[in-house]
Amino acid sequence: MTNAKTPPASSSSKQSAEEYVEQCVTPMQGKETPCTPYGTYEELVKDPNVDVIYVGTPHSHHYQNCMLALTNNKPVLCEKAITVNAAQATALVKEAKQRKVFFMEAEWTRYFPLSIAVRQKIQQEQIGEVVRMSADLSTGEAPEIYDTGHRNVNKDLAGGALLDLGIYSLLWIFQTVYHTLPKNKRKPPQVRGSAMTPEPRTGADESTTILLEFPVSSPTGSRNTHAIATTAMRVHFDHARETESATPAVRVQGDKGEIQVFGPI
Ligand SMILES: NC(=O)C1=CN([C@@H]2O[C@H](COP(=O)(O)OP(=O)(O)OC[C@H]3O[C@@H](n4cnc5c(N)ncnc54)[C@H](OP(=O)(O)O)[C@@H]3O)[C@@H](O)[C@H]2O)C=CC1
Ligand SMILES: O=C1OC[C@@H](O)[C@H](O)[C@H]1O
Repeated sequence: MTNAKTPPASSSSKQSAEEYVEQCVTPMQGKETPCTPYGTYEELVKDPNVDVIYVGTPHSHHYQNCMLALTNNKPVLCEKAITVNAAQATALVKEAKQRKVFFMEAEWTRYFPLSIAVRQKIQQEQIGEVVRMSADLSTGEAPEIYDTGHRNVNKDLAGGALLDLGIYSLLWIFQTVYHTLPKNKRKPPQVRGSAMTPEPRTGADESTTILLEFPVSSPTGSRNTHAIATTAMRVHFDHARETESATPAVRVQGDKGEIQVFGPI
């Protein structure tokens, strides 16, 4: 990106902001483009030279960080998972709309050329009507590799597989069977079932499975669609991928064909 400078902030201390500037920003943009190390987020959002805020904190803090920026009329790009529940996300969207301020979740995989190509193939009816689909992002890293304070397993930081990884599985489901429909035809899914395995030490989910039923199928809406989102730490989306035949991480099954996407998604 040209003509952009990065004024950072630190939730913990001015010192860590200074270290960030020294180690990450100055080597990239040079000393001639100075970068202000702020000690608090409040100072950052009050700076009239700051054009946009990127929120990259643990999930537990997204709501408060985004609300602070939005109420100071700063556009926000927030890391996934945007919030820890729907009520928080709704409140942020309402705030952004009222103020006419840009607000977006940084769900990068939605913008991959692959994602765009898959959505187009469905819309062009290349696999017919989507009847069923599944999507999995599972890392095969046992949760015990993390200290119990780590954001991946710490419930106070909204840790767990669903918010960290499962949102990618859900993104694949929504972008293929929901966002491929025209806005006026989209109907939210019903959760028909779910299962969760708690991480033994912290109770955060180490494995989550969700069964969704979309009342309107894509692309023509002639039936319903079943969708299964899975995510797990202890097992992998494709253990045999390097040695044997690969297993698709995403299957979109239409009545005339199937699209398979190989992970990680
Ligand atoms: N899109 C993608 O591919 C990826 C997205 N992510 C997302 O980015 C976000 C951050 O993840 P990650 O960088 O691994 O997180 P970290 O645990 O590294 O935390 C990031 C920053 O948040 C602040 N922070 C950490 N812990 C706390 C706390 N307990 N209370 C308040 N602030 C805290 C710290 O800032 P400071 O030092 O200033 O105090 C820290 O540098 C998450 O939403 C995650 O899901 C993560 C990896 C990849
Ligand atoms: O978004 C992510 O992608 C990569 C993972 O390793 C990380 O935990 C997650 O936050």
